[in-house]
Amino acid sequence: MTLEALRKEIDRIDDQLLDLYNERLKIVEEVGRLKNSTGAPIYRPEREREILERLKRRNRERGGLLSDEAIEALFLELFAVARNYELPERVAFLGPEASFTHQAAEKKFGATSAYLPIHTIKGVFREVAEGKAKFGVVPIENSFNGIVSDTINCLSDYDLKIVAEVLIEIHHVLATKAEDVKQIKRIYSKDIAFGQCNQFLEDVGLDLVEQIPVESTAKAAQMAAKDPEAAAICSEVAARLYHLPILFKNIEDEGNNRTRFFIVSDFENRPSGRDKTTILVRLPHRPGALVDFLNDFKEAQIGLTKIKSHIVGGVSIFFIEFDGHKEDEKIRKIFEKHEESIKFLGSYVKEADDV
Ligand SMILES: O=C(O)C(=O)C[C@]1(C(=O)O)C=C[C@@H](O)C=C1
Repeated sequence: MTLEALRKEIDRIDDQLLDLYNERLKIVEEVGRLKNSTGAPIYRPEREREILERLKRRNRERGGLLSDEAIEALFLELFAVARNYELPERVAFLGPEASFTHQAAEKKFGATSAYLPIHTIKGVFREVAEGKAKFGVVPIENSFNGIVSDTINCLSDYDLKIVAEVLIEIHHVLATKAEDVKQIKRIYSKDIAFGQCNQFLEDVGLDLVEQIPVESTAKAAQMAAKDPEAAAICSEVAARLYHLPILFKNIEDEGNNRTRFFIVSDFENRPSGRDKTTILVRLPHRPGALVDFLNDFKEAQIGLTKIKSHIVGGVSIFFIEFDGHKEDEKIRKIFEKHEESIKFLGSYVKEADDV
């Protein structure tokens, strides 16, 4: 046989192997579903060993060419692929546990998904980019504090897509093990949360009590749970997590404190019929560049829902959102025309107009 003919033979067998690997993975998927519904462990080394020994025996009986080591190497790799496949899709979020981002993640993925608290926004992006988590949940803007720069920087740097948005109403509670407000000697919270509850603290006579800022409201609940003379200003979930009784709910001075979150992943959504699209735009430095760009949206009758300027690495860019999906004819045309300037960040089901 010629080399070409031999290679054709190899290609034919590789095709069969590929189909068989996929067929195997289909069964593994079923096993994974079964295990995830009962909480059984994914990794079963004894079962892997049993398979290897059986295959080596069979290989020997049939006078196969593969060595024992080769069988081990090939099949151990296959088991690793299977285990990764069986793992439920992990969700990385800006932690710690019981943070408002955790709440947003649970709103989207339910209470039993595999969650991974990560301490920085960049860390969340990295987990998803490296395939350690399928989804990442990060805040993008808050009605009092505005846009979250770290999230925009990461959207600019990483090649992930926004696949959904979530809106959460931010409510604070005062939680404590103290029986009476008068017993409270110190309050733990995040610095901005103290500021959001000034009026309440004055009303209940806690305005002169020592305020101890910590890195998150979840941490505040954890600290207060260890000290019967302390209270925490935190979320309801954080109080529950640390078994801290809630004394007052909704203690923020102004209502309507909302935070919007993005869910990022490694794929793009298909159109749903009620989509919103987010892009970053870097325009040339010439008079009227922004006006000309926006005019194309006006002419195509595309409703802009947000435009914010932002500095990334010393360069001014625009964060822009509008109604519709990337695949809509009129949006495709604009993307073609401004290909050089636009970084597409995602088209996803519209949940909210604004925070
Ligand atoms: O049999 C199982 O329990 C599986 O999950 C399947 C499988 C395999 O690929 O054969 C994968 C992972 C386990 O460690 C053992 C075996």
